[in-house]
Amino acid sequence: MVALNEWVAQVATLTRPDKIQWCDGSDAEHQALIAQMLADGTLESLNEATHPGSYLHRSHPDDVARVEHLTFVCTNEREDAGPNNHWMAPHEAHAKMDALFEGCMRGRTMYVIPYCMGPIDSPLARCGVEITDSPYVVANMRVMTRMGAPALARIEREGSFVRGLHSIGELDPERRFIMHFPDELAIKSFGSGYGGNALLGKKCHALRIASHQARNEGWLAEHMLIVGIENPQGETHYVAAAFPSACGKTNLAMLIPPEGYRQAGWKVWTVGDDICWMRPGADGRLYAINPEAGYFGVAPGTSTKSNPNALASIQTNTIFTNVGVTADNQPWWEGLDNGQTPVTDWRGNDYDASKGPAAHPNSRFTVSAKQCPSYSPEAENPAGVPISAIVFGGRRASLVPLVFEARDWTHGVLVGAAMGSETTAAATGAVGVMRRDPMAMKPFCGYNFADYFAHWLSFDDAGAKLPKIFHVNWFRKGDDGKFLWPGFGDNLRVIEWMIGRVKGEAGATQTPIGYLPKATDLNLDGVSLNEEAHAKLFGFDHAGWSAEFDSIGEYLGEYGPRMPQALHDEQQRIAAALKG
Ligand SMILES: Nc1nc2c(ncn2[C@@H]2O[C@H](COP(=O)(O)OP(=O)(O)OP(=O)(O)O)[C@@H](O)[C@H]2O)c(=O)[nH]1
Ligand SMILES: O=C([O-])CC(=O)C(=O)O
Ligand SMILES: [Mn+2]
Repeated sequence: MVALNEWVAQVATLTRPDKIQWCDGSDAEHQALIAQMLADGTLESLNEATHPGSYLHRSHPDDVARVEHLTFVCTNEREDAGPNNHWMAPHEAHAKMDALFEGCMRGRTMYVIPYCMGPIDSPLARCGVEITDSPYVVANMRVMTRMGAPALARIEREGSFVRGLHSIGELDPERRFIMHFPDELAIKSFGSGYGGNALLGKKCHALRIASHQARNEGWLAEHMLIVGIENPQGETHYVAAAFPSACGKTNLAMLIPPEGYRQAGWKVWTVGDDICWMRPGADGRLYAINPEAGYFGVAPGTSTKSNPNALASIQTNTIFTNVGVTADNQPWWEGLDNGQTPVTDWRGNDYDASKGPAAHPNSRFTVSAKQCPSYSPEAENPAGVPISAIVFGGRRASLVPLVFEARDWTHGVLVGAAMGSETTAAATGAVGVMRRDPMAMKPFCGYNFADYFAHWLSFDDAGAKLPKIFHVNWFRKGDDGKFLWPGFGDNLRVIEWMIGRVKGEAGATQTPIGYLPKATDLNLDGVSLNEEAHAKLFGFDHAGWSAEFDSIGEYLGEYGPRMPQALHDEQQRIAAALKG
């Protein structure tokens, strides 16, 4: 294909690699890359008896998370990127990046990775090509995307693809930028080898660039898990949920039903754990695919109690990044309940508890979705799965109850737009700081949030059969600073209530912020909650919400006249009801 070959040649002229390797995704290619990375220390082997085919990668200690302050959206007009993005004019950004890329691959191999986001035969799928000088990126892209020959064939057929150029450069935090050019379907990423900055199919393509494409083409690209909930009657409802980074998407996507539910015949099917592309089908419902083929999941906290499906998935053929290691060379992280202890920390030093955790808080595993015991066969369906409910949620230690339902689509869009959450280790910077993170897309929406909300509102047209919208908070804390809700498997109780609402069967009480269940509207058999937990998980704090709505009003105002009037109206209506 001329356009692709020309671009590859141009990049080679700029970056001066010693060698160019077109990746076909084959086993032989993969084995050769692994051998090379073991030889040069990029990967270390792990205990082959307990973790066959698995490896450890230790990244540079200053390169362990996404870098939101170095991530830019480069549109012609600053306003099109919006106050939610860092912006640079495209010509300036290209000049800056091309200067960094100049000669950066001397002495290295340049890998050309054709990939497809989504089932290869799906009309909802989109393709891209990533050029990188990192074999670690190649190995991860092979797990996270449909990479190689079939993707290249689709690219040749379609002609259009996202161009991602990546180099680890010198891994110098002072020479690190992640730039997006939505109008050119292009990405330039320099100076980081970390997942969200370097695996360009993921956040850069499937969220920032795709959100832009989705707006133009009438679909949605979202930071959402997709999970199928099968009830004892064999009926499956698909739920899509947006929680910010490290706030529980992987856990909810792989949920194991509590004891009583399992016995009754409830089953949970994982379609995706991080990204959801959806668009209206002929019947007016939203149909969703998971554009990814693997999981790049948070390791710490993954245990037989919290997420047995994830743990089962990562026993073989897994790349671990920045975890600790035990005496017999098994991967280890805080929260792992296998009776082992670490001897080496994520930096490769002798483990010393006084010097911090053995695994970095944002250490991750990379594994094929097919290794997950709950992997849904529908995840490969090119038509996607119909979505019954959309869930928004964040980490809110105070105010926000366990669950509530939006009155209608417009109210639901406001609920998403008003989302707040405490920051986590997934991005560099302070942890635990409450910020607005609309629809969990603050770091990922490739255009002005005001336009994004307008796009969301536009789905409510004649003939649409839209999902109901809910908000959850698994992270409400008591006066003792502990979580009040058991979470994890028990979250199915909340989902069951949502499905009951979708079917018009479950009860709720109307409040100014939406419909709240009473504790008796949920199945809480086997859960013990004290009085404080009951009050805070199911109660409604009138004065607290009134203050929250003033702050939401201020936040919407930051977007100026581009903010849809319908959201202002909705916010004002609720604020007035709360004051009344
Ligand atoms: N208290 C509580 N913690 C939870 C629950 N579900 C997940 N977590 C915690 O959330 C953190 C990680 O959540 P993940 O599911 O890996 O995060 P994610 O949303 O997939 O994140 P990204 O991959 O960064 O987008 C871990 O610390 C978990 O222990 C829950 O129901 N209750
Ligand atoms: O992008 C990453 O590196 C991991 C991720 O899912 C997130 O941060 O939301
Ligand atoms: Mn994510």
